[in-house]
Amino acid sequence: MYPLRRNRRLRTNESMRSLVRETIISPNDFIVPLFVVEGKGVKEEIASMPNYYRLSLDILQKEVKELWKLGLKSVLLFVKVDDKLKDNSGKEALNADGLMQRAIKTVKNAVPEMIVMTDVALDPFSIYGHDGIISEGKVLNDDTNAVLAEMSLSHAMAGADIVAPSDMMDGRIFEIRTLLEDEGFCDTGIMAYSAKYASAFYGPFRDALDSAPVDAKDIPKDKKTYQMDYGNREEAIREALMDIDEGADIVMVKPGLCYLDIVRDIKEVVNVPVAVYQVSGEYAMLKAAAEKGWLDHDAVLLEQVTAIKRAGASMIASYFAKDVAKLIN
Ligand SMILES: NCc1[nH]cc(CCC(=O)O)c1CC(=O)O
Ligand SMILES: [Mg+2]
Repeated sequence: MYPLRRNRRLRTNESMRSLVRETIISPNDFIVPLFVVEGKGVKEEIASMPNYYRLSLDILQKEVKELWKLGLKSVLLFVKVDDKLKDNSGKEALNADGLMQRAIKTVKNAVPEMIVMTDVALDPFSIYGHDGIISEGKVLNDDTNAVLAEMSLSHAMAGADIVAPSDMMDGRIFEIRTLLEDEGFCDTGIMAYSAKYASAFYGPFRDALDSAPVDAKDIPKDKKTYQMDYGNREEAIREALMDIDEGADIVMVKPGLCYLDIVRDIKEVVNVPVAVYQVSGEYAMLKAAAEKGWLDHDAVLLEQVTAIKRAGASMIASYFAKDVAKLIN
């Protein structure tokens, strides 16, 4: 009872506050998403993601060395695929000498201790901009899984530490785990995008990879038949538990800020690490507001990533990873 209890006593100064602070952010918490393109000396800024770039392999090599010096120890690779290589089967995704496979090797050669995670989904390879194979207006679940498993194997063979299926097909974790085990890749981990919502916050990412669903006859206009409905909570828990049963090492919630209730719900029922993806639209919102002088970029950023960790995230995939590492180092 007041005045015996005065909560302000533990807030009197920064030393006192740091003594009782429950959630502390470190570079160890972050996964750095990286966009890779063909070419030499390429560092193209993404229009809707200020200060974020598509990198060719030579620049990627320099970038990961810099990340490592900042204490950032894991990257998540995405590739922007040439239109000529796109089809409806994901054939290029299995190319042992494809851009992703070369990017994996580039990172591992530059910084062998860097954890290399890879995006596993068909959208960057799809002429239709969908995460699966399309037939008669539908995204085929099981046919897609077979390609995702082969794609994961190809990434593992190139040296990936963790494959990260972002597609939301049912049963793909089981198919991927089974193939990896059969082929001797028992140490390759799986980070499952388990509760991935059909979100409007992915817009800038689709600009970065030119991977938005195309507007054409008999092609689904959006990803709502596989990504989750944002009105749903219990379904997210079911998705996470199923992925763990199927062999996921880490489960992910995506996007971040609007979904922290889901992060907490999942955290309370699972016994594997929970990852959160602070997505491209979240990045764009803060950059835009800061550019206008309406928000204090660094202060808002630290508040946001701390909130994500406080909600239950063991790790955060974030385009702000480098900004955060520089701020707290
Ligand atoms: N498999 C696609 C994929 N993997 C990661 C993202 C979004 C990441 C972001 O917005 O930062 C997406 C976009 C989508 O589902 O359309
Ligand atoms: Mg699922």
